[in-house]
Amino acid sequence: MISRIDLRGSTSDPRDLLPRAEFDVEDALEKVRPICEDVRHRGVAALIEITERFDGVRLASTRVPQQEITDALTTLDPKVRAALEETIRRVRIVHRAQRRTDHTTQVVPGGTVTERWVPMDRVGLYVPGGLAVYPSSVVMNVVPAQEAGVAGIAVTSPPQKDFAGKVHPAVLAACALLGVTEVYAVGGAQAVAMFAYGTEECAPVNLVTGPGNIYVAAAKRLLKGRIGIDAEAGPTEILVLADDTADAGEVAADLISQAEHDPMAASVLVTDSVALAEAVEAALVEQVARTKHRERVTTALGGRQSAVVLVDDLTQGLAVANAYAAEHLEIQTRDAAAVAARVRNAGAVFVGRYAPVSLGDYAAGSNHVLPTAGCACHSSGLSVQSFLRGIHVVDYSKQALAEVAAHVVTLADAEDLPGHGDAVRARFDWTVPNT
Ligand SMILES: NC(=O)c1ccc[n+]([C@@H]2O[C@H](COP(=O)([O-])OP(=O)(O)OC[C@H]3O[C@@H](n4cnc5c(N)ncnc54)[C@H](O)[C@@H]3O)[C@@H](O)[C@H]2O)c1
Ligand SMILES: N[C@H](CO)Cc1c[nH]c[nH+]1
Ligand SMILES: [Zn+2]
Repeated sequence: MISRIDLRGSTSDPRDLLPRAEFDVEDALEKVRPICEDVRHRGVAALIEITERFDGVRLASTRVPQQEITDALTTLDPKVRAALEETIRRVRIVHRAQRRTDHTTQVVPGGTVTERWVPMDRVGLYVPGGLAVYPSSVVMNVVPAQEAGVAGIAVTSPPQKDFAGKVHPAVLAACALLGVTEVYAVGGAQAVAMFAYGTEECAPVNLVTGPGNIYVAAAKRLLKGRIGIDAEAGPTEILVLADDTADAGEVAADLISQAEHDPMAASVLVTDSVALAEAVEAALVEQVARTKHRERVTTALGGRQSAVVLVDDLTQGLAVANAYAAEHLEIQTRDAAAVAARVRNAGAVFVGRYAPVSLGDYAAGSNHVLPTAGCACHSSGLSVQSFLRGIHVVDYSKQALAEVAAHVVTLADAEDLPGHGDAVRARFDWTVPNT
């Protein structure tokens, strides 16, 4: 069911030995390029055709009518509504604390640099909806954008064949709860292209955020530059670092919880305990047999991207976890908080047995839109910061400029850019000497 990799005694770079998917974002780029080009040139007509091909739905319009959004909230199961409201409350608390304040530094008397934090004007938020439905991802995208102060928020999600070709009502209801009124029924790479290039029905955006499958992640990589993106939040990953104190049944359940997202999801256990490895393997067999999404869980666990990895000790285990840079890293060891403090690379870290990834997926208050495929070594999860730009505002008096003018001229000359120096000298009747 799940393969084993034995790294005990290995001195090689763990990056060369760790499990990763056979088909990655780089491979998917060639598949999504023609889709994005088609949307760029033919707009809504292309979206309608591509949606019919990949989602089996013939759209009349890509924009979801306001009435449909309002109706979705009216018919939402009250228990789901209460759970969503609690998630929104917790996620808002955490993200409100991430707000930035402008800061002015006086460099010299009369010379200041202010860092102003300015929200994006208009953003496009992707909410996945191929194999599962993700009202929780509406919350994880929208709340940080709102807390950042973004004025123009558009959401898109794939139309559902089983729901009369409409966006899933729970996704629409989550939009309604958050006051989002601009929603599109488009998924996949074509949705990212719609946001990037704009169409007759959707104005282009400055930034696209949100999780999605490999095609969504590839389109974000392809169109980055034209639009800003958050991290590449592709097929889900979990790495559990565990010792002999971990509960095998709980570890197996956590590995399955993320494998059920996608046949391409990755579930990895890293442990220094052979007994735990064997117990988790046995628990997986038993639990997979009764899990609802058995087929895709089995594919995910059996794929090249998933494995049980044996290490000599926790120090090697941490080296492996840091090299892998998992989207989700669970620490199920003695003194888990101390081990967690040594983690350098992960999208989010979950400490001890009472912080399973599922908690973070829905209701910890943390964000579940996180970097995958090793991107956690250079990127962060979605946050208020993702929706802001820091702008330096430089304000110097004549005296303050005069004090540093000679240095500016010297450096300009050293770079053989004397026009730069002249721009300063001109302000002082050319009295500042060249160097
Ligand atoms: N990293 C994160 O933060 C995070 C969070 C939540 C979910 N996820 C991931 O999001 C993904 C959701 O995937 P999903 O498939 O359920 O929904 P999705 O919305 O990401 O993708 C569905 C869309 O993919 C397109 N598509 C399907 N097959 C295609 C093909 N062969 N070529 C081109 N396009 C195709 C379709 O147009 C469809 O609308 C999962 O991989 C899950 O693990 C990641
Ligand atoms: N585990 C996903 C992040 O990779 C988020 C999610 C949403 N719903 C359930 N899980
Ligand atoms: Zn999940």
